[in-house]
Amino acid sequence: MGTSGFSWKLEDHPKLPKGKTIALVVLDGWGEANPDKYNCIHVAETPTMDSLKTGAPDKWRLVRAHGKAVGLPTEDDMGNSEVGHNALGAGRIYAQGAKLVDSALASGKIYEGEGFKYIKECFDNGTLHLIGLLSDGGVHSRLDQLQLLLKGASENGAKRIRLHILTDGRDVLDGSSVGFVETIENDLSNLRAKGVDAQIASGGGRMYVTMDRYENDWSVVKRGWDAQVLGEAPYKFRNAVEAVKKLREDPKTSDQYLPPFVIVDESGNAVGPIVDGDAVVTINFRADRMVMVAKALEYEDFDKFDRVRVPKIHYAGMLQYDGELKLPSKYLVSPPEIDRTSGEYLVHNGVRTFACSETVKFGHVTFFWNGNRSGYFDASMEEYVEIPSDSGITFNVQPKMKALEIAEKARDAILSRKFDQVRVNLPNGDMVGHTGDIDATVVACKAADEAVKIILDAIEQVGGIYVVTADHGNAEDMVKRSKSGQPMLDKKGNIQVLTSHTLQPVPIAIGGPGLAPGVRYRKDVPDGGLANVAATVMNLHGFVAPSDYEPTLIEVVDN
Ligand SMILES: O=C(O)[C@@H](CO)OP(=O)(O)O
Ligand SMILES: [Mn+2]
Ligand SMILES: [Mn+2]
Repeated sequence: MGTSGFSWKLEDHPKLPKGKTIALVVLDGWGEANPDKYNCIHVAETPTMDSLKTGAPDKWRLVRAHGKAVGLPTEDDMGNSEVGHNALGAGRIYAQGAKLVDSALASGKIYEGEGFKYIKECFDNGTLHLIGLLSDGGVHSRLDQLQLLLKGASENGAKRIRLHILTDGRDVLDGSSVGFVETIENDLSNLRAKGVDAQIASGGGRMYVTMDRYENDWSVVKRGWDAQVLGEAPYKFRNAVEAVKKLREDPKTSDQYLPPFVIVDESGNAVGPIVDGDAVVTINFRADRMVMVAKALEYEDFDKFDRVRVPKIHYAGMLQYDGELKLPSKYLVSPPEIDRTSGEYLVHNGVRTFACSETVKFGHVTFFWNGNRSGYFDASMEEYVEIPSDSGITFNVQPKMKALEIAEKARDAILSRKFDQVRVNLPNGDMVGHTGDIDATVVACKAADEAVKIILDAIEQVGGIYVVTADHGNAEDMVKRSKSGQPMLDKKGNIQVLTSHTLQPVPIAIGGPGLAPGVRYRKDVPDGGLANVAATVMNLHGFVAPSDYEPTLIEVVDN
């Protein structure tokens, strides 16, 4: 860009002043839905969020947070944190991993790229291992993409394939793992009929095996390593359908938390440990929960746990998961090139930024916000604070999580006047919503609302501005519904609890004593989505957004 006259300098906004402290609050998993008893946000006492909605109608609105508005393939794709925070931070809509992988598979280009050529070098003498989330959730991976990759890899010469599956129950209904394993077993048996030695080698639940994030708990990744690489796990089965069914009964776990297991042959030997000369692909397109396992597979120097045996493999990610670390170095599909994010612009224009969340969402307001890039743009202008999350628990046990601590850090940052933008993610609605525990989710929503109040009070004290929004829905609907919106029951007559995100829009409220009197929402962006927020925030900092950003949501009228 340098040679084409590109400049980081943003133009001054013609009407809005600079120098106001802005609190930017993202309520994770906080959508807008009809009020009923499965809407935990409605059931919970949320006086602060309620007052934002009812107090200033021209400063509260809904924005789209799912499907095409955040770069996902279809309008049936629920929103998620990666695409949501990418859109919020980057101000533009990028075709996201899910869509890029779809295209690469459909055109066959995936098999012509460097990444595939690299793993293909192992096909003659080694095994191809595929590690990843087995569901059609579309947040981290998709079953149909795995099916196409299996077919394509075998057509391109893979003779021996081992799958290391992670069961879901978080982006899809709990219990659906059995059906997904049956489906993929059927595909593998078809491959075997064609002479490919293909089978499932290991498995485990996504929250307990492999898919930790932001270094919250390395033991999760270690459990996966032991099963996938070393072929060791506390549970051994002859086939994966039996494994999943049995482990759901005893030790009575959910799909998300299934313990690790390996598949063994008639002599009791693991059928697919990863050994020298093998190829490995992590099939998830989404970054956060693949970064840790990618480090374990790729880094020579690694001290997070004892890997015991480090096989010499050719490893590729479905995507490159971290653009700054270039991790992994080999990948099958190029990630979206998210550049010139609002964070980078604002730092270049003198906006001092503070960002904070607890571990499980820390990377959301930093890494995702900055276009899947780790680290600071300019350490002298930014401070990112991570509050350690509880680990080893499901969050319905501690539904308040660290909301209070996050709010207090934000309050202190605001009152210090050392920052122009104080950005937080409050995880409660989402993390507790994913447990499917409705009562706990109500407590979670109340805690998030209280945290918002603390931050808004601090903004009041410094004469600042607040922007309160969310990244996608979750807690506002906790039941699976029929097309007509009725709660659906299972065979026993119990409601089918929805642990996943939703397709709902999310609120965005602006206000505070520092907001110029004539600011209100425009009426001409009715379809506005999360990507419109970046330009809005740049305006509130006193700048005009770059011309290729999605339009601002606000206008300034003369009073
Ligand atoms: O926990 C996660 O990985 C996803 C759901 O799969 O949630 P979020 O997008 O809110 O991080
Ligand atoms: Mn989220
Ligand atoms: Mn979530």
